[in-house]
Amino acid sequence: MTVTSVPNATDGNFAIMNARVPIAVCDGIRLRDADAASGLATADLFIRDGRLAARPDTQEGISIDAAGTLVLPGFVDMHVHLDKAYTVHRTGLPDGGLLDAVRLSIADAPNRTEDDLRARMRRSLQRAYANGTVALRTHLDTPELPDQSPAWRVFATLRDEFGDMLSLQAVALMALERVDDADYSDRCAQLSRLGGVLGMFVPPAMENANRLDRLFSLAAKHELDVDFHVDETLDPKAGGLAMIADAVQRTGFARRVVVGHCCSLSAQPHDQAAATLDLVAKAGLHVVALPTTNLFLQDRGAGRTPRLRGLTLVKEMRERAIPVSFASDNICDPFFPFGDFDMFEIMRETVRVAHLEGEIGAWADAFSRRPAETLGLAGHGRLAPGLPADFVQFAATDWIDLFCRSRLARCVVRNGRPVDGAFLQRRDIFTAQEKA
Ligand SMILES: Nc1ccnc(=O)[nH]1
Repeated sequence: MTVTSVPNATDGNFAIMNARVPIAVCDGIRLRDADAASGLATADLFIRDGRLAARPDTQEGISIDAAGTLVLPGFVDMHVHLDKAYTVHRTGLPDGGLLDAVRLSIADAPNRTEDDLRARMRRSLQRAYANGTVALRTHLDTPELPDQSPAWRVFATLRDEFGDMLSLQAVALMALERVDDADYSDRCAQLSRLGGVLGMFVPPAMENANRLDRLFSLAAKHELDVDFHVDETLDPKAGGLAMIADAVQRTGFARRVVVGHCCSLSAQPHDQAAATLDLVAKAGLHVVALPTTNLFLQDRGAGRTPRLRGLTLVKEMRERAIPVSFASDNICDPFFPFGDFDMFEIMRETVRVAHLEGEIGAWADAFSRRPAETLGLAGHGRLAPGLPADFVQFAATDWIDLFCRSRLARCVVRNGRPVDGAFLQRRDIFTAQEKA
């Protein structure tokens, strides 16, 4: 495919005409030819000094004809595990599900020296950036005090190194039993100084109301948001999610609470799941669904075909206005041995697994705007005048076209400049379609 370079398009005064954009991720951009069924509209994107602008500059600028190609805002990947990424070659694959992966991961932990972590975490961030992600939240296993954690030390240096490229947040992931430790309050204090988020892995069917109460009271005292791994199991008895929602209401915890996975909902009778979802909505929890890891780890067993897929009840959540995002989770590690920190891949998989094909326009925010709001990053995840011109242009003109071809050209644009290659223009798109 020929990619045409656009002379002077980086001079900071130009326009991308006739882009097709999801209405759900646009604010203050003039839209035309809006289509309610697809949730798409046509827009001209004006770029000045690396930012989106409401109007073209008065001077004559360069204009690029996007010819109806899709433009999505830069992706926000709100749940990954940078400290484990690219370890699967040394850990091997799990025979069983989640707890088997945890076992392999713990066995590999002594290999995670600072040099090892730095190399793998940097590679991860480079892939995320190249694929069009603008912000990312990572969990970091933190069995020790955060001040003594090599992963946190490496994270701090990489946050500086990638400062202009990626907005980064980190969560100290620890098991729920840690709450009983005498140094738990110190842990929270250190984490707060590091600007981190309190993470909790609630092992399947190990939820405990007293521990949750203590967790929320200390999180409130140390001004920490909380981000859970919960009910990552098909055991219908796992009810950690409902217990978290109850604990938030009981303790009056007012800071942001994210719940990840929530797979057991998919195995519960309708009324039980619906009652939990009502509680989740009332407690104001934010959900992140992680379909690729669930496909890999749920209903997994040697020599048998998986029957159940573990995706949480995202449509029923949305019906209740619960904020739902999707994210990458594990990449090339024993929890998921594939992946490329590519939120477009997550979008493509999710549309298929969750049957979103008839309502993609309504869900388009779940990979950018929604997670940005959940992470408190209002400057990301939208196309709006005044925000950095961070977006991804695809050589496709509607949703079906976008998700049909696995070899699909994209142009990642940051601060108005293509990161690699050039903007896709009419001739690129039609050449690609004819060849396909
Ligand atoms: N799904 C996961 C659970 C716990 N730790 C991970 O890295 N991933």
